[in-house]
Amino acid sequence: MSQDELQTFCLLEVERLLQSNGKSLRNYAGMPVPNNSLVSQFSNLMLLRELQYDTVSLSREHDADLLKLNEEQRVVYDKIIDCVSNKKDGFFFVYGFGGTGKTFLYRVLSARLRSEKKIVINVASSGIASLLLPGGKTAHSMFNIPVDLTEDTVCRIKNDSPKAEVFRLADLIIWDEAPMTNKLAFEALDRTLRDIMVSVSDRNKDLPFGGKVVVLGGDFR
Ligand SMILES: Nc1ncnc2c1ncn2[C@@H]1O[C@H](COP(=O)(O)OP(=O)(O)OP(=O)(O)O)[C@@H](O)[C@H]1O
Repeated sequence: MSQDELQTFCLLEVERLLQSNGKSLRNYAGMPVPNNSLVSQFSNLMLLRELQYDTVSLSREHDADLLKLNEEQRVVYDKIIDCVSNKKDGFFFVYGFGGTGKTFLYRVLSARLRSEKKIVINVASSGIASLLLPGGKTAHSMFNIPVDLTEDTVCRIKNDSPKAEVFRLADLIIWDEAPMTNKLAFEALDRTLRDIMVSVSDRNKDLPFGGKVVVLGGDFR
């Protein structure tokens, strides 16, 4: 977190305490007030968490693990990083038997992007696999996917919600164990992200997953 962000965060905490007692920082001459352009970020706790990673240790972890990637992992890594860094949309299937190094690759990708203050959404179809992903959650919980799915289902995420804001800003979505999930769940997420991303650019409504870079991983055989 930068000094500016840290100051805004502290001032917001003080402002919250004061407001609960009917006062505000503005009542005290000479007191700084939170930087308005940063306030909306801090009212979104999910976003705050995504931006709070220790960039220095992640960068160190990334640099060490990058050297360990085998040839195949490196090809996939380069393609995905190229898409994210150059703001291109991209949709990838990363497949391989269990133990072939998919999770290792996701960790290196996440460390690289988070060390650059980019947002990576890591999910897996099962709770157990989600625990292996850094900052991972189950797909159903992260994307609010309804249990009963039809051809028209959308995820229960309002366009103006904090979660939608995080997805709007997300640079990469990794979904592990994808073959375990009903295809209707991916279609629901696809519709939802197109809807959320249309406020960024109208062309996103015609792009898979609203133009997000998405990686679906697992053993597809
Ligand atoms: N390039 C690498 N260098 C060093 N260790 C690696 C590398 N790739 C994978 N590993 C190690 O190999 C083991 C298996 O890799 P990993 O868990 O990433 O496979 P996986 O394809 O995700 O398996 P599963 O689908 O069963 O979750 C792990 O201990 C991981 O740390």
